[in-house]
Amino acid sequence: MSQVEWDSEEGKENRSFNKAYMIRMLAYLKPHKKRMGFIAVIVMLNMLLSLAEPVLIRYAIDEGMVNKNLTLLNIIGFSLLGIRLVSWLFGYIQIRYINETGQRILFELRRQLFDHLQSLSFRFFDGRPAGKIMSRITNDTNAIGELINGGLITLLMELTHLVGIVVILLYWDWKLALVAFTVLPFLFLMVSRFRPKIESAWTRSRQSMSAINGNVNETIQGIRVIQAFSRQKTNDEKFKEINQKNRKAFLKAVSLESTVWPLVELIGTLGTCLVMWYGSIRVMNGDLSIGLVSAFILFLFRFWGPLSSLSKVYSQLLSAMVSAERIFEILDTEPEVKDRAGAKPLPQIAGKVTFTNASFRYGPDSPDVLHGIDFTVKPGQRIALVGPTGAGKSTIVNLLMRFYDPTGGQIEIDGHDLKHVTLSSLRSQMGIVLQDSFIFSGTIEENLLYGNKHATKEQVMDVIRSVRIDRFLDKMPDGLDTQVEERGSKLSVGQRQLLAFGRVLLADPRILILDEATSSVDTETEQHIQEALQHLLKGRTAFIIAHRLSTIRDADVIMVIQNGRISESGSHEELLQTGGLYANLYYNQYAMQQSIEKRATGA
Ligand SMILES: Nc1ncnc2c1ncn2[C@@H]1O[C@H](COP(=O)(O)OP(=O)(O)OP(=O)(O)O)[C@@H](O)[C@H]1O
Repeated sequence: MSQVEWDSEEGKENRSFNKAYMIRMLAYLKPHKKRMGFIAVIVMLNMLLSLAEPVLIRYAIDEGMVNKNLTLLNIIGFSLLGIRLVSWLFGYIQIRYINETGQRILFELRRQLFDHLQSLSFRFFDGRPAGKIMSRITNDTNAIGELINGGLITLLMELTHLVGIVVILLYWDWKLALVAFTVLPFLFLMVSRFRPKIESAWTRSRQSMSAINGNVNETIQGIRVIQAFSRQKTNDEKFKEINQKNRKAFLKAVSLESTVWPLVELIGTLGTCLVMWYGSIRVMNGDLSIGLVSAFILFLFRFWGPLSSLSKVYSQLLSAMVSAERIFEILDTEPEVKDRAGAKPLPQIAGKVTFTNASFRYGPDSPDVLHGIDFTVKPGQRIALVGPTGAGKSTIVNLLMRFYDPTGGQIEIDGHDLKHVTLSSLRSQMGIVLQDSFIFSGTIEENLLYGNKHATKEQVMDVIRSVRIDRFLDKMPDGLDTQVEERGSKLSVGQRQLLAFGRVLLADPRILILDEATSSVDTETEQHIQEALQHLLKGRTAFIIAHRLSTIRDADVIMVIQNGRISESGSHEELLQTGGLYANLYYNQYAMQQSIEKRATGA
């Protein structure tokens, strides 16, 4: 599905009943068959009890009151009381059990979604706003939960109730029953005209809620930039617009509902009046008893309610259908990068990397960002990738990590084509440190152990010393147990980067990728990291992307990437001799550095 489809959910406003989705949703009930069976029995018993009430009242009037039979009236009175007590108990059991089942299903659905989301490829997230994905996990699963918790019970109870009432009324007096049912066509007309409108309004309300989520999420993520640019006012306006959309859609839905349902009840009351009028004539003619007509009317009061509840359940069902579609869309999205059939675990690697005529584009319709990339890296070599912004350096390492598969050519590690090895065996031997390191909420120690939870205290302390985490750790009141908030917001960018360094070194990867990894630490710390790397990188392959060329001078091979192609390749000295782009960039940076230093020393 394209981003456009994901964003524009307009087409889903007038969803109709979809049998395939219904079957798929019902499949979630399967593991709870026994529970559902038990609930169904309780619902049926409750329905029978409820039907018994008007029947008892009929006898109370016709036999008890008319014949002045006080004993019978006492028995019926106590029976009515007993019925209420038992149905209260049944109601309690029913609500408890259905909610328990509903929650179990929701739990499973959310678990599946979360699990699946984590397996989806980068391309899925590239084009989808995080807030909207979140909305699917929360709002849409809730819509399904509401259907199970409220809708299914109503459906079962009211449907059996209606059938029970129709059977009894027709059995008692079919002519009177038909008089009552004359209003039914008007009811159906009314409901079928308004239901799609109500449904659309609710869908719009949910869509705008999802837009609100997306907007709030983006605002929180970008709060620094927002405040730095003083964009609050403009953002307020934008938020006001979507907030208003939500309010309007909600009010529209509520106002339609509050217009339609009283009208439904009015038409129902008309039916009851007709029965009262025709029933009274027949009572006066001695054709029917007062008890029967009274019980008839009591039944009718119980008839119109379930009818409107049922149409509400239908609306609920259609909403759940839209939500189910969105949820199944995610669940049905296959991760683009995944273990192929017959994929084998990558054995312990030495670290030889070969790109053969590799090309890549981010979208099926976008242009190639890498063209015919060819190179071989020997185990233990240190490769630097340099070049202008947007040239394709990060894309090369993304392919090496198999975050994406190349669209042409192939990539091998120690002669194993990456497409034929399992993802976990590949990634467990690779480590990556990015410029903007993601730190998770938890303690500093938990973050360090992220890629290797079995590391010993000694290993942790070693890494802490080698990447100079100790320099800031000593100042933290709780040391390793210091809690860093979400995204490590309590730490400086450089501290986060050092932590990311420690994390990856503890995971002990065979191939290390540093994508602008030292750009946010001071030169002294960088010096320490470089020293630590000398030792740590022995026997491991490293890819280093850096704009600060002084940091990659002693790389074994420097590859210059330009417009998705390798334009130059060689050692620092070789490239300087060639006098190409690298030499240009290097001398420019060197000259700039010199002039900064001169200015700093006042020379
Ligand atoms: N997720 C993405 N979806 C679509 N296009 C992308 C994506 N990521 C990168 N690109 C495009 O691919 C090209 C190469 O990007 P890449 O990030 O590899 O460049 P880079 O050399 O690492 O740049 P920089 O030095 O700025 O990090 C750019 O034109 C960029 O616009």
